Amino acid sequence: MDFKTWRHVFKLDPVKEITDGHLERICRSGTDAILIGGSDDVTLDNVVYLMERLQRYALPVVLEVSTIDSVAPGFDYYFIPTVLNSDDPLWIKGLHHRAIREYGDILDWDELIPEGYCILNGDCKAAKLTGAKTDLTTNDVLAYARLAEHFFQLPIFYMEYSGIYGSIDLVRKVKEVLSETRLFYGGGIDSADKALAALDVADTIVVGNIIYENIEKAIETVEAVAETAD
Ligand SMILES: CC(C)=CCC/C(C)=C/CC/C(C)=C/CC/C(C)=C/CC/C(C)=C/CC/C(C)=C/CC/C(C)=C/COP(=O)(O)OP(=O)(O)O
Ligand SMILES: O=P(O)(O)OC[C@@H](O)CO
Ligand SMILES: [Mg+2]
Repeated sequence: MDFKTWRHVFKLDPVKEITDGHLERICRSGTDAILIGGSDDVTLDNVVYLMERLQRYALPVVLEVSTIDSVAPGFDYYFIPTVLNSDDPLWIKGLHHRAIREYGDILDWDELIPEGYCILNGDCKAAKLTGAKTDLTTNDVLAYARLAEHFFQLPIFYMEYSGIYGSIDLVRKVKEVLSETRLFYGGGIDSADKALAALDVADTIVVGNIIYENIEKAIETVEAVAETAD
């Protein structure tokens, strides 16, 4: 159940509808884990509804926390984003401070996994919400990765291209400067080829939107990854 071994993860958005049949295919696909997360309209009700539907499947389920009001107990892990390329302290440590001030005495710290986000698609909702500076040079991104590993000692550095397929060359360069911190890549993976190319340079790939657009293509991404393990 160690997230450090995960290679392929599906990200389900609690705001989007998914049929029981599609959910079953996702959960029985051989993916390593399910991440529940989204950047707007996430509520306690839609998180709990999705979580309950996932309980029958034997795979790790993680809540990627985007608002404190939508946190439900019972997840295997809670991934906590901190947006390194936002200049607004709210999204770097402000909401986190508020949450810890409120719940610090009862938190199980082993379940909380901080993620250093570097948002690279300026048009995605998460970029707009957090005011992320996405007009970055290669050196900027490498510096965020080094900051994550050597300064903040974050277990995950997440290159977030949500909605578009990013620069695999840049992901490769980031991977070369990380050693302890796991590199997550997410954005625009909608085929076996894109999954394999991204996994070739990242530790873990995250597949989201295509689940809702073309379930066959979504399943192909995990089948391709499974074949590389044979
Ligand atoms: C009941 C119980 C167990 C209580 C304890 C509570 C608990 C576990 C507290 C944790 C402590 C803690 C430190 C919490 C932090 C709280 C918090 C709100 C942090 C802020 C997180 C953050 C920076 C959010 C910004 C948005 C973001 C980066 C979201 C990540 C997910 C993401 C990018 C999804 C993609 O969204 P999507 O909707 O698909 O967007 P696109 O359309 O653009 O693709
Ligand atoms: O939805 P897509 O573009 O697959 O991106 C996955 C994930 O990184 C979104 O947070
Ligand atoms: Mg999305």
